Amino acid sequence: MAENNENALAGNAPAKPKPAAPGAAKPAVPGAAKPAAPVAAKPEAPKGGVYKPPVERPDPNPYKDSRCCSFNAWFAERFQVLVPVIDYLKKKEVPKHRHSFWYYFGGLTLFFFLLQIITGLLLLQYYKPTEAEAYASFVFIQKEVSYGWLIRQVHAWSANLMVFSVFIHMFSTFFLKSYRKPRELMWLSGSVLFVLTLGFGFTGYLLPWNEIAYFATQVGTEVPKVVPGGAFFVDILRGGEQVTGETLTRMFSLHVVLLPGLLLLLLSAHLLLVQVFGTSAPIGYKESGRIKGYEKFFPTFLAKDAIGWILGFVLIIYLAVVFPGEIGLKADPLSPAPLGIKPEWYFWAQFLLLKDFSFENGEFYAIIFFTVGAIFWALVPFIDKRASREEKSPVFTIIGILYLAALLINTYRVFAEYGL
Ligand code: HEM
Ligand code: HEM
Repeated sequence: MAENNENALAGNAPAKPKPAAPGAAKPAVPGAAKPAAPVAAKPEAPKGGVYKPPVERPDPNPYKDSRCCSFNAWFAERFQVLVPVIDYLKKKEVPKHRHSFWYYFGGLTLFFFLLQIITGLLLLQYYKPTEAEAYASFVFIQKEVSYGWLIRQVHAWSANLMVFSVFIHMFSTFFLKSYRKPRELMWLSGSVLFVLTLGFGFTGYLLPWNEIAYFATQVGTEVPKVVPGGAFFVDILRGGEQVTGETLTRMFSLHVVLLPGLLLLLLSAHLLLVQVFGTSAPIGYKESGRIKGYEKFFPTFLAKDAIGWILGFVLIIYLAVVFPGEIGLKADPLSPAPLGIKPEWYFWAQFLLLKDFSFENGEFYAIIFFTVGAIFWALVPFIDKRASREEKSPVFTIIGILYLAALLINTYRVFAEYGL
């Protein structure tokens, strides 16, 4: 297998400094002064004939006599526990080959998510999640708050780019077969991250409480009703029969509490696995000498990542300024739905699938068809046994091409019929 961190897995990882034996602490770094010698604990006199060994506790301040002068020594004294992690990151390497470009999209998705957190928290200062105030607060952010329009546009555009880049990340890791052993859990955690990202898009869409978002959510939340038990789920999501202010509050709490919590949890696991396994290389690349060398993760790969982030940020600012999203009319549940209601672009393929299955019980079969396809996709690492044996698996490449083609063609068909 062509992983860069075989060494780490094989035990060549930077030697962990042994934790100081309790009561006998050593300076963590050269240059730090020797800690004071611990006072030898006196053996207690046996009570009632039973000998109890003295409890050995670490010195609460092993560095009290330290006179360290360099920042590194100062830092290492205080964050001794992080020293092996930093050493590991310094040694971590990423393989270079002709597909290296695709390995920047995970980091880019992460960047857009961080931007979402920052702009989302700023929007929260003025946004009010109630039927009476949501639209007004949204217009207020756009028109009155200093740079409010920019923050809102950045949030909306970065949401689109986050979804776009997670699609690229998912398909590139699929085609490069990065999901193969031992990274199955990275793919599984990624699949949940993907669903959560789409959940963010869906719940955020209603928050401005404008006409288009209102009716799109009305249509979108109708869909699960066709499967058994679906109506119950829809009732909980909507907080009633229809999309109302109750739904808005629920979408809001999902958007700013539950989804961020879950995503952060899953993302931590995903990123931890990235560190544990390092970056993979396509099947057979190492054996056939197609790895053009290795570059240090820190700072080389990270610096290149940062260039991608800066380009992403420049693109967002450009889109926010040149193509600002419209405010639209306030949602009026009593008015008729405008023509051509459609969801956000990342749901177009599923939207068209429902339309294509327009025969009796068609929507039910469309959901079954879609769910089976999604479960198969999520379980690919366990099904594609050849890839896990480091053998090429063209059948799965073809399956990936079919999924991608269906997605692109259906998305294009909605665009051709409804426009943007
Ligand atoms: C912790 C992170 C986040 C917070 C606190 C947050 C907060 C908010 C708030 C307060 C709004 C309403 C203001 C408005 O409509 O402009 C909003 C809207 C929205 N959010 Fe988020 N958000 C977060 C993350 C995300 C993520 C990760 C996505 C998508 C991937 C996303 C997508 C959206 C969308 C599409 C809107 C509607 C934008 C519009 O049309 O103006 N948000 N968010
Ligand atoms: C919020 C969404 C996500 C974030 C922020 C994220 C972040 C990352 C990062 C930073 C990396 C390491 C760099 C790289 O290889 O690109 C990575 C690797 C990986 N991700 Fe994700 N990811 C996300 C979603 C997904 C999804 C949806 C999948 C697949 C279903 C996935 C599967 C993987 C795999 C298999 C790797 C290992 C790549 C390799 O070493 O070859 N991730 N992810």
